[in-house]
Amino acid sequence: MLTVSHVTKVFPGGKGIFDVSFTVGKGEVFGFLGPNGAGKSTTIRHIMGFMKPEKGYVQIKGYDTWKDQGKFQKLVGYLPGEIAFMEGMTGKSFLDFMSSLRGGVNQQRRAELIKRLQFDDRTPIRKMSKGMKQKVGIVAAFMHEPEVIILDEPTSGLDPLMQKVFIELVLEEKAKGTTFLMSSHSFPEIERTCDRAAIIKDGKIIAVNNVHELQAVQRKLFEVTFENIADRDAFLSSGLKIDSYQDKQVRVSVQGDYNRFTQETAKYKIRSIDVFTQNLEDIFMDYYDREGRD
Ligand SMILES: Nc1ncnc2c1ncn2[C@@H]1O[C@H](COP(=O)(O)OP(=O)(O)OP(=O)(O)O)[C@@H](O)[C@H]1O
Repeated sequence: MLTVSHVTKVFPGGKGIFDVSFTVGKGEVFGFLGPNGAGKSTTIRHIMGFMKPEKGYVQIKGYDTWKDQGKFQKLVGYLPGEIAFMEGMTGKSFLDFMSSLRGGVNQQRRAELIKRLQFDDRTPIRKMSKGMKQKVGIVAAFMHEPEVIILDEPTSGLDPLMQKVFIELVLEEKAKGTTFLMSSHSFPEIERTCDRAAIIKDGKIIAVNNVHELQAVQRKLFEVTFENIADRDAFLSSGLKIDSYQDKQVRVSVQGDYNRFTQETAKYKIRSIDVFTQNLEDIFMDYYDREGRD
């Protein structure tokens, strides 16, 4: 459904994207992960046909997105990293404008999206918070029921409740066969929705992985606070991988097998447990360490 083939763009100064290639199949939700400045938005602008690749090409459903501009727009929904709204518009007038560009949309669908994302489309856009603007952009990307939806950091600015609504929307569309590409710098966001993810760093794709495979190598750090020191000492000699400890608090690193951890902690009086998830960079470092060992 989407093919990115050897796309290269070098900006003056040497930054850019280099030989970026991946494919996304019909009905697949594909994550595009990377730290700030890695090249996610630049790749997405090429996918949308807004930038001419120096080398390579992008195809959506067989259309070359640079050469066949205009021909594939109805097929695609797009949420940019930062939306440019025209002066003086309300949410409603912006969505009307976008609907007319799409040749009309199902008004019921549009109203349902607004209701689920809970915002007042009569508000002038200049008075909207970042999160509200993001919601308007999400409605614009979804309302014409496109076959492919491209989202650049879709949950930025959304509160946790709205992130959940957004994830539900993606999963519903996925069930209908819609294809997604969404960028993010957060692994937890990607792992809830995506089947596969590409990781981009310094403009180069460093890996394309099955998300579930990454989940399996993801380490979690549990900070366990015991009621008493004797329990803590017994726990320290349990054979679990201890990261550090102080007073009645122990940090344990767990990878994959949570059963041993829960069985062991169940033996003691626990005051509290906090959990810390590895950041993206660490997950990939671990993945490559493991690959190196295999
Ligand atoms: N028009 C441009 N001219 C020069 N350099 C650019 C231009 N656009 C992007 N860059 C540079 O290219 C690199 C990739 O930028 P890009 O916006 O694609 O990153 P990103 O992964 O989307 O980052 P973020 O998560 O911060 O949005 C950055 O170093 C950026 O400064």
